[in-house]
Amino acid sequence: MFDQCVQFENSAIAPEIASYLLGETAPMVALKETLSLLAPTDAPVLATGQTGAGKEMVAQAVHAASGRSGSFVAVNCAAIPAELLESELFGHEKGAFTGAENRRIGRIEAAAGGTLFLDEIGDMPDGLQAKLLRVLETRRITRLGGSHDIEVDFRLVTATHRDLEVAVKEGKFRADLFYRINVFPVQVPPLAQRVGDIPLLLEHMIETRTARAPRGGAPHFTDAALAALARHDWPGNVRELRNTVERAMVLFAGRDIGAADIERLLGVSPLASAVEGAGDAEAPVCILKPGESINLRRHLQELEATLIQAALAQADGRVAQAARQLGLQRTTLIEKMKKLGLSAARAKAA
Ligand SMILES: Nc1ncnc2c1ncn2[C@@H]1O[C@H](COP(=O)(O)OP(=O)(O)OP(=O)(O)O)[C@@H](O)[C@H]1O
Repeated sequence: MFDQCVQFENSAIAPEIASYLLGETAPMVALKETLSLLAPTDAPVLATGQTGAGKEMVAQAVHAASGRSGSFVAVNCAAIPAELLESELFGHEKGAFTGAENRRIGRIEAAAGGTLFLDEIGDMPDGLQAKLLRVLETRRITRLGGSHDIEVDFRLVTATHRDLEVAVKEGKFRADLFYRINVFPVQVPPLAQRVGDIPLLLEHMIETRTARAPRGGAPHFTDAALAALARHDWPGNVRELRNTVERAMVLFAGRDIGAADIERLLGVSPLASAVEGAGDAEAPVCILKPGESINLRRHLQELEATLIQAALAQADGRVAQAARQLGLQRTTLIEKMKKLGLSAARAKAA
């Protein structure tokens, strides 16, 4: 499809793309080569793929390799209530509506000179789809309550786990907007199709987590454990792998992990497994070896820190969203973060 293959010092993969997206299997190499070609252009990119496969990582990688000096601005269209999404995207003038006490710059304007990433674009309400289409055609926006147009230059990357062609056929997504955003469709392969990348991803995840929580040492995945990981179907993709590593770091710190341990680690919340397993013929994940003593208070604190870090990372450092996922008040989460010395910014970078 791409005849003029740009070479990046012996490789067709741009260094920024390589640093964001780990993976050496054929589907990942093909994806990274395609992204390296399209990143420096202005063309819109539509990333599709299963949840947790790495669509947002693709968007960040495209931005990093685009040479654009502005910001990377991400908006999850499914996470923001429909009635707030318009003002979030377009911003508003003072007094535009009840409660609009100050002028607010919207996310589209904030992405000027950079990249606007619209995640879950398939969930965008119909009226807003029409407004977005107009912005893409005119490259201009009007803040809510505003009287003049503002020119905006941004690169658009969108993502969805839905089949937008089906959504168009069913009348749930505007055909004209679909053709506008679908200039460069890229499919992020599910982890089950690239299990050969698991050891590399594991190594990277353990390395970054060990720097943060060095107590107890890193767990060691045996060959049998790696084989068991390769057999799993990974419905939650790389995110599920990351969560599995988070659990392993706490529950198997400094220990070997075998195939049987993997079966227990996968898809089970560490808290649920510890409780469900108590007094059961099935041993809980957190097994005490005979004669071994642990500091329960410290273990629980580490588990708490790990889960909070995981929620913050998934919420891209947004404390309110992480608090919702953990079933905590925002203020309670902030207090816990202070006590445990955790930072939202660091979780975002992890
Ligand atoms: N190729 C990769 N290399 C390293 N880390 C990755 C890779 N792909 C995904 N990840 C990590 O996996 C997690 C999920 O990735 P991401 O948020 O990009 O997925 P997504 O497809 O956008 O998910 P969703 O559809 O739920 O929004 C993130 O922590 C991300 O850092």
